[in-house]
Amino acid sequence: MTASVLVLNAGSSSIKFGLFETSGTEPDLLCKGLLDEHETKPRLVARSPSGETMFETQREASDADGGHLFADVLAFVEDRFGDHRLRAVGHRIVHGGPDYSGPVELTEEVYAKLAALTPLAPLHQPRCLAPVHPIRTIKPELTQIACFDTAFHHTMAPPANRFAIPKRYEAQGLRRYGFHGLSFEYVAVRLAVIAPELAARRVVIAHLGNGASLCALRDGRSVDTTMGLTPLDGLVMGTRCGTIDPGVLLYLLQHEKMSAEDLEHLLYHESGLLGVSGLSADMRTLLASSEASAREAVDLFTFRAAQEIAVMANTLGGLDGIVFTGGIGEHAKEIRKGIGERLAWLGVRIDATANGEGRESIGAPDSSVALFVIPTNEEIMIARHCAELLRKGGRL
Ligand SMILES: Nc1ncnc2c1ncn2[C@@H]1O[C@H](COP(=O)(O)OP(=O)(O)O)[C@@H](O)[C@H]1O
Ligand SMILES: CC(=O)OP(=O)(O)O
Ligand SMILES: [Mg+2]
Repeated sequence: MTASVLVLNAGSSSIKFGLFETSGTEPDLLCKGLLDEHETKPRLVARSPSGETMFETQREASDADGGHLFADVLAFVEDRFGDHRLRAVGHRIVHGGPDYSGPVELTEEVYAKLAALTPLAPLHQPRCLAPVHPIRTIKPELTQIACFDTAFHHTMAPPANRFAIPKRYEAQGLRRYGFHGLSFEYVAVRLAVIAPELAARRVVIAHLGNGASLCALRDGRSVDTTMGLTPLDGLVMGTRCGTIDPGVLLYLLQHEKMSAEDLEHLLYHESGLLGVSGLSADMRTLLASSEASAREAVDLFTFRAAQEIAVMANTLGGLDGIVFTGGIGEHAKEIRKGIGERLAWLGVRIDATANGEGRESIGAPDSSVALFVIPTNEEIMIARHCAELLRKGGRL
């Protein structure tokens, strides 16, 4: 009987899952899917690696106590892949705090520590942790593993991970952690395969999705990133503001008499592309719109992304390559073009044909910065981490 690992990737706008065969050296995808709990009727879709629908179910909203869809996934996996023994469930956990620089078994003790980090990632942490207890109830013997978005950035050192506030707060853990680490790690590893010389130099990875951040890589390791203590900092995002003058927050608290909860809601759910455009958080909608406010939102997005890439280049002391990834980075040629044009002063030249066709390498021959598009794969990165941890413990 071969072994498998089920991966759950809970992001701000979706919960993706993947089932991987883990007997070989590299996890092999058996099926993938989506658990859509944002809809009024929660929906589960499972597809084969080539994209054919294998299973689909929709529940009445009144049914959705959070456990049902996970039960459905486990039942589907057992039914269709019963010949692969399920060894573990691997979870993408957005915040690992100061303690976790690599994957760990998700015991009750670990769960409690991670749940306590919820204020530092209120949009994500509860969604990441939601499947743990329902799965434990259905399959108490099944190993569950936490893989962290923050772990890849543990190589980040002062001053890059520091805030300019009194030192006592740093001792309490108030520092820059950074996120999207599973995506950055996957892309860094893939870059080392397709362009090994570049991967050893000064590279910025732009993960542009519903959440968006940059990672400055030197020798394949994170030395700086745009997100900080929380996934609110840095770039303009779907509904998050990114970097903002802290004076704005003081003004809203003191003069608009906003409560902390209202402020949290404003910054996480009502800002970013949605707030600026007043139309949508979805880049596709904005690019297709003829409204001036949609263009303004897109313009601010590319302006801030280019600005922050220059900041990352400063940390690196120069720039040899940029890699685009995430839903927007992989698919929106207009955004790549807009960012490239703003960075022309750094020697960035995008090849219009290669960019239009969404090729892997999109730099023009005269570009002094190599330019790549690499689709991310957080799920396989989680599967690799789980397989490694299980193997170390002699459980695979
Ligand atoms: N073809 C496309 N053109 C432009 N934007 C796209 C395209 N496909 C996806 N996107 C954008 O990608 C974003 C979602 O990114 P994704 O990485 O899938 O999200 P998440 O952060 O939830 O994982 C949305 O803003 C969506 O509009
Ligand atoms: C950390 C983060 O912002 O994740 P996502 O892009 O899934 O929202
Ligand atoms: Mg994501």
